[in-house]
Amino acid sequence: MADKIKDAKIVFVVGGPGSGKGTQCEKIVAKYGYTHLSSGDLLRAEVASGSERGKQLQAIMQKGELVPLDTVLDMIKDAMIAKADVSKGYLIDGYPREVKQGEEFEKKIGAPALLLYVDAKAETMVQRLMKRGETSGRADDNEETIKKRLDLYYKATEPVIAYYEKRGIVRKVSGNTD
Ligand SMILES: Nc1nc2c(ncn2[C@@H]2O[C@H](COP(=O)(O)OP(=O)(O)OP(=O)(O)O)[C@@H](O)[C@H]2O)c(=O)[nH]1
Ligand SMILES: O=c1ccn([C@@H]2O[C@H](COP(=O)(O)OP(=O)(O)O)[C@@H](O)[C@H]2O)c(=O)[nH]1
Ligand SMILES: [Mg+2]
Repeated sequence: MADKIKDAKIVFVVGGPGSGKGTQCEKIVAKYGYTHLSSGDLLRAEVASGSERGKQLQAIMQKGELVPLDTVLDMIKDAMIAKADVSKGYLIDGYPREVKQGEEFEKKIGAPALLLYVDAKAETMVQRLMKRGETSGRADDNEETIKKRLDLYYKATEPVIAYYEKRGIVRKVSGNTD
């Protein structure tokens, strides 16, 4: 089954919480027709299903921590395979969160052609998420968890950008559309 996605074009989309990854991905989908897979959305779908695994995930996400690497990787892989026949390429949004996740993805699935780095100031990210929290219903859009997500982003995820920069495949885009 994994053969189906062996030669797929893969784009990682990385940026801080609320940087605008999802918003930028929607624009790319509208223009290029890639398949958009948000790791966070896949996890939230599992939470919404009410499964036992979903309950465990909910607790981790509510705290702004990272769920186990294999859980996310399996979900992304399944979602990629499900779309293999119709997909021109994949935007993997919000992944990898740490260098190890990227390495595992490459071992199990394949190498990314590009990493899109969605750049925004910390202040902008916090403001947007606080605003989104008024209506999103997301358990992690609150002041305390936003701070933790931001800290973890700078600690664990920024090194991912440096890692792929050495390979020359990073494209930085502004997370501002206005
Ligand atoms: N003013 C403004 N708001 C934006 C822009 N891009 C995104 N937003 C808002 O900022 C919030 C976060 O944007 P998302 O696209 O969900 O960001 P994300 O990086 O996917 O964030 P997570 O869902 O937390 O992963 C949303 O409420 C968007 O509507 C922008 O260019 N300008
Ligand atoms: O590969 C991933 C992607 C997401 N998450 C969890 O899902 C939450 C929400 O992720 P999302 O990408 O939706 O939002 P962001 O943190 O970028 O605002 C994160 O805080 C993590 O707890 C994770 O653990 N691993
Ligand atoms: Mg998102």
